Amino acid sequence: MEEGKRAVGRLCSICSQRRPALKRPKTLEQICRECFYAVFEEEIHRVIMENHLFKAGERIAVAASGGKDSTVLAYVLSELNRRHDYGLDLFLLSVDEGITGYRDDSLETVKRNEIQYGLPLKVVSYKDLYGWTMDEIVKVIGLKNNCTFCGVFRRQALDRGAALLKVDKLVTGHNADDMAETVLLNILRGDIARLSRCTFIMTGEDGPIPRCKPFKYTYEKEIYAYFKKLDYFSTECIYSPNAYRGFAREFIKDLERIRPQAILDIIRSGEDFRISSSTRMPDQGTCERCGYISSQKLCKACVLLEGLNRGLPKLGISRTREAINGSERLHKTGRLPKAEAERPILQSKPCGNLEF
Ligand SMILES: Nc1ncnc2c1ncn2[C@@H]1O[C@H](COP(=O)(O)OP(=O)(O)OP(=O)(O)O)[C@@H](O)[C@H]1O
Repeated sequence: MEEGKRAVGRLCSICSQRRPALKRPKTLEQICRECFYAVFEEEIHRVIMENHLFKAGERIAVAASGGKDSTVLAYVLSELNRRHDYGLDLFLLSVDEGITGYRDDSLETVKRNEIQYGLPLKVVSYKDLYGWTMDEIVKVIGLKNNCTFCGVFRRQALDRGAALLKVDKLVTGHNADDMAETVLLNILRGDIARLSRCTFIMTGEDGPIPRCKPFKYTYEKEIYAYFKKLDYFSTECIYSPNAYRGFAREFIKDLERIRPQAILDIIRSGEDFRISSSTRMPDQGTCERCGYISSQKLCKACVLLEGLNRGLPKLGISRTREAINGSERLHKTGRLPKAEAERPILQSKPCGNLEF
C-alpha cells in the first residue's frame, strides 16, 4: 500500500503514466511535459472560445516583438487555428522602433519565425511613420522619458500596420503578469479611466482595429517556450530604465513566489472595480491632425512629435510650467503658445503618414 502510494506520487497527476517534468506554478500540480503542453494550449483555446475572440474568416495580426510572449502566442495560435479549425488568416506584425543593438536583433528572430510558422510578416518603422528612430529620440530626450515616446508611438504604429495589413483584429502577447502590473500601476496613479479598461480581454471594439490579449490568464509561457525550444529573443530593451514599473513588477514577482494565485487575484480585483456613475470619463474623438483616436484636439503622438520637430522634446511629458502650458494648449486648441509656435520646425513629417 505504502509502496503503491509512493509510485503514484512519482507520476504525472493528470495522466498517471509518465514522470512529472514540472510543478505547474498556477496549480502546483506535478505534471509531465505532454500534459503540460495539452493543458497550457487547452486553457488558451478555452479563453478564446469563452470570450468569442475570433470569428471564422477573420484576418488576425499577431503583434510580434520577437520576445517570449509574442513568440509563444504566434506559435500557439497557429497550432490552435489548425487543430480547432478556427478559419483565421494569421499574420505577424512588427514595429521597428529603431533601437540599434536591440530591435534590429529581435526583428531577425521574427523573420525566422515567419519561416518557421509560415506566417507572412509586415514590419512598420518609427522612421517611416514619424521621421524619428528611438536612437535619435533618446539623443534629444535622454534616458528618463524615452519610454513615453516609445509607448505612445508603438500603440499607433501597431494600429497603422494593422490597417495596412487590412486585418480585423490585432492580438498582443500581454500576459497575466503584465496585466496585474498594469492594474497595480493604475491604482497607484489613481488613473480611473485606464483602471476601468486595463483588464478587458478585448479593447477598441468601437475603434478601427480591436485588440485582444489571449494570454490574459497565462503565466507559464517561460516553461512552455523553454520546453518547446521556441526561437525567441530574450534581451531587455537597452533604453528601458522605467524604475516605477520595475518596482511594481518586482513586487508582483515577490507576491507570486509566496502565493502564485496572487497574480490572478489582482486581475480579478481589477475586473471587479466599478466606476462611480458620477466620475466624468473623457470623450473620445479623433485627432485634428492625423485622424487617430483622441480625447483632445491633438493626439498624444502628435503633441510629442510637434515637440520633437520644434526642438522642444519635453513638450507633453515634462512637468515644468512652460511644458505643461505648451502641451495643454496644443492638446486643447491644436496650437502652441506664440513663442513656441514661432520656433522653426526641424523635421516636417506628420505623425503616422501611412494610410490609416
Ligand atoms: N516592437 C514590437 N512590435 C510588435 N509588437 C510588439 C512590439 N513591442 C511589443 N509588442 C507587443 O506588445 C506586447 C507586450 O509588449 P512588451 O513590451 O511586454 O513585449 P516584450 O517583453 O518585448 O516581448 P514579449 O511580450 O513578446 O515577450 C508583446 O507581447 C507584443 O505583442
